Amino acid sequence: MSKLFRAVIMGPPGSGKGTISERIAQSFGLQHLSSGDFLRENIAANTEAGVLAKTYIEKRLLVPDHVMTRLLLPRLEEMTRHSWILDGFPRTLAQAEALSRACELDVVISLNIPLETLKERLRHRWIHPASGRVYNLCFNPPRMQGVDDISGEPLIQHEDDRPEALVARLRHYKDVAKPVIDLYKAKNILHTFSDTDTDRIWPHISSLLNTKIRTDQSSAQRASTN
Ligand SMILES: Nc1ncnc2c1ncn2[C@@H]1O[C@H](COP(=O)(O)OP(=O)(O)OP(=O)(O)O)[C@@H](O)[C@H]1O
Ligand SMILES: Nc1nc2c(ncn2[C@H]2C[C@H](O)[C@@H](COP(=O)(O)OP(=O)(O)O)O2)c(=O)[nH]1
Repeated sequence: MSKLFRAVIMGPPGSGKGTISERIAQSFGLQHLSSGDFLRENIAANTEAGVLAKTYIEKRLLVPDHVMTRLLLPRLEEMTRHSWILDGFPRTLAQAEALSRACELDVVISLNIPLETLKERLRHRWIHPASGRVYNLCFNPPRMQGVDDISGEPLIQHEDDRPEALVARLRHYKDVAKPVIDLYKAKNILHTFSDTDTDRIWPHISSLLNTKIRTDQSSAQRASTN
């Protein structure tokens, strides 16, 4: 039996976490788990946690750690038969520590993208609010301008994707993420990728995962034959 693979992807807003997670899911068969999507599902289903989370998200605040961990960790515990990549969680040290208690991660991918690139991408980011589907007018445009490919509903832009709002968001991301990155660096599982283009980063991530997943599988096979 092959060993299950657990990965986390981190990076500032617009760094390509969602885009790269989708590629990883398609190329390596990992389940893409996005904290933002999971929150939106809970909001749509009117769960107790969803109703609570909505009040924070509407104010553009992080959802408190205890709400996030209570929502996310049981979901991960259900995924005992799947390899996954987690996008958007953990965001804080408390979340990272709770995750470490629940499972052992194989790889953490950290995206380090220049500020000017982030500004440019988010200026062109359009979102289908109900599903969280993300488009970019230059990189992955919708088939029809302003309209979601699947539902046909209108796309919106977030107020805080404006370049003026981004500098403050980025500073906040760096402050909160720094201890998380330090923790994963100390555990020797952090891999940082810096470039302006997802298409240039992708071959490096792909070869890292090829090596890690193949190595893990062959050691699991060795263990099962011993
Ligand atoms: N791990 C988390 N901890 C706390 N709040 C979270 C977490 N993940 C998501 N959220 C909340 O859900 C909202 C939507 O998350 P989502 O990841 O979709 O978009 P985002 O924060 O705008 O990030 P990005 O621009 O990087 O895609 C966040 O703004 C935040 O309020
Ligand atoms: N021009 C350009 N746009 C890109 C590239 N990679 C991703 N994008 C787009 C897709 C989105 O509209 C936006 C942000 O990407 P995302 O995957 O939503 O990032 P994240 O907020 O989940 O980290 O940028 C890229 O390499 N070039």
